[in-house]
Amino acid sequence: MSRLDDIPSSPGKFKIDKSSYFNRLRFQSSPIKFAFISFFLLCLISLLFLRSPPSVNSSQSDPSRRSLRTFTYGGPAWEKRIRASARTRTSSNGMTVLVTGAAGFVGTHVSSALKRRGDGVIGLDNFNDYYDPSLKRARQALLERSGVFIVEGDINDVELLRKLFKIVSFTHVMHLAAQAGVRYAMENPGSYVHSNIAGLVNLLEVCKAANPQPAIVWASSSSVYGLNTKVPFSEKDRTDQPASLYAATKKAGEEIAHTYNHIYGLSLTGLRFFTVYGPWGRPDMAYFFFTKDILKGKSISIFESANHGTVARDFTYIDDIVKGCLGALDTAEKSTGTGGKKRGPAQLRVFNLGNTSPVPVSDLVSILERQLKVKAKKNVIKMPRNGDVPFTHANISLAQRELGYKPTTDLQTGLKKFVRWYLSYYSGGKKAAAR
Ligand SMILES: O=C(O)[C@H]1O[C@H](OP(=O)(O)OP(=O)(O)OC[C@H]2O[C@@H](n3ccc(=O)[nH]c3=O)[C@H](O)[C@@H]2O)[C@H](O)[C@@H](O)[C@@H]1O
Repeated sequence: MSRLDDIPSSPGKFKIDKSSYFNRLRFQSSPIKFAFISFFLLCLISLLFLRSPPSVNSSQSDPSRRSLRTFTYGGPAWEKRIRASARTRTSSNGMTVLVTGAAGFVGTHVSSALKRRGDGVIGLDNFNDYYDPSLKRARQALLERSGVFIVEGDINDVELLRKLFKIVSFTHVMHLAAQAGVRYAMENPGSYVHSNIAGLVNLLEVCKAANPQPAIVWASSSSVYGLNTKVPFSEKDRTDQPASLYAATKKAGEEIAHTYNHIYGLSLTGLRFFTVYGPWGRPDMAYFFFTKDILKGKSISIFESANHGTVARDFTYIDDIVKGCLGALDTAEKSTGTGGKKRGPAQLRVFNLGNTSPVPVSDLVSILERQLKVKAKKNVIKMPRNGDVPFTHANISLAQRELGYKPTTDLQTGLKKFVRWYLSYYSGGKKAAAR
């Protein structure tokens, strides 16, 4: 069961006032009275169970914007699917990876790449509706066709995680489940704490207790560099001035990783992704909704920084990111703990995964205009104070050296692939993709 079910039902509100109600019902025979009371209590109990959570503003109070869902899992057929999906093709040195957030953008691509090369993969995803869940379902269908099963559940569900580790002895966890998006953190801060902090801790708790402990690679973010002005951003730079709550939760994740590595000997690698884009991407990201709005003839807002300065991003193509993720998994050393106890020092790493060539957002729009053959209705405005930073630029020499990471796709080439996918997916291809 999902932890989302743990909602206080405030039974105190349903006090029965015997004197005013029951006394008015003057039943003579006790069996009838008994039957009536039982029926009344039954109705009351059902009401308590069916009652929705205290109705504050639902999008504010519900940590992941999603409607309250219960996940059903378990049973021999379910376990059989998990075992089949976790099977490695290369029996010798294939890894068995739990990919959280597998129906997400990066999760889908990484799961598919792992499966393609013969590793065992189990996905986990809660399919929340932060953005159109039908896109997540289409990605799920895609993965299913390549033999990857996605378990539906939340990383906050400790019982489910324990169960998965009981069924499969995971060698690695690729932790990509998160509440993403920089600006949405002002709308729904609770969802960031729920997924990026509580969820991470739950996962690490289960990993630390697992025998053997898996090695963990997880998604941090370029946003941890916050308001830094020294470029390119290097892993050695300070990360103590986040500009958004999103960034702050990712930075907190890095500190939490340090703690679990230190106390329990978990091998942990954080990857700071730089504005990842590409086919099957996230509709909440600018390149995606710019494409949608340009095609619809709607105006788009292009942010500029103080004194009409350009806002730029080190946009990184998904295939390059996938190579970085696989490189991190392949070079991850084993965790050193057993039974929740550390037996020796374990690996702790952080890498930038960027493209190392920032592009102004206005240039991104020009490329889209050319590829879509539609002129955008541009509205240049001052960057709102909403958590955005004016620029990002990755120094990738560490990832190059340690992971063999070498991005090869420039924005023009990557956007061409994205646009091709977008047009086919949203013009009828969507249904075909989901089949
Ligand atoms: O690299 C990262 O760490 C982060 O990258 C993205 O965050 P962001 O770079 O802000 O990506 P977008 O939201 O797609 O914005 C891209 C650029 O477009 C600009 N923008 C956005 C929205 C808009 O209406 N207009 C506009 O000019 C932003 O200021 C930014 O410079 C992701 O959304 C985060 O989840 C991720 O962690």
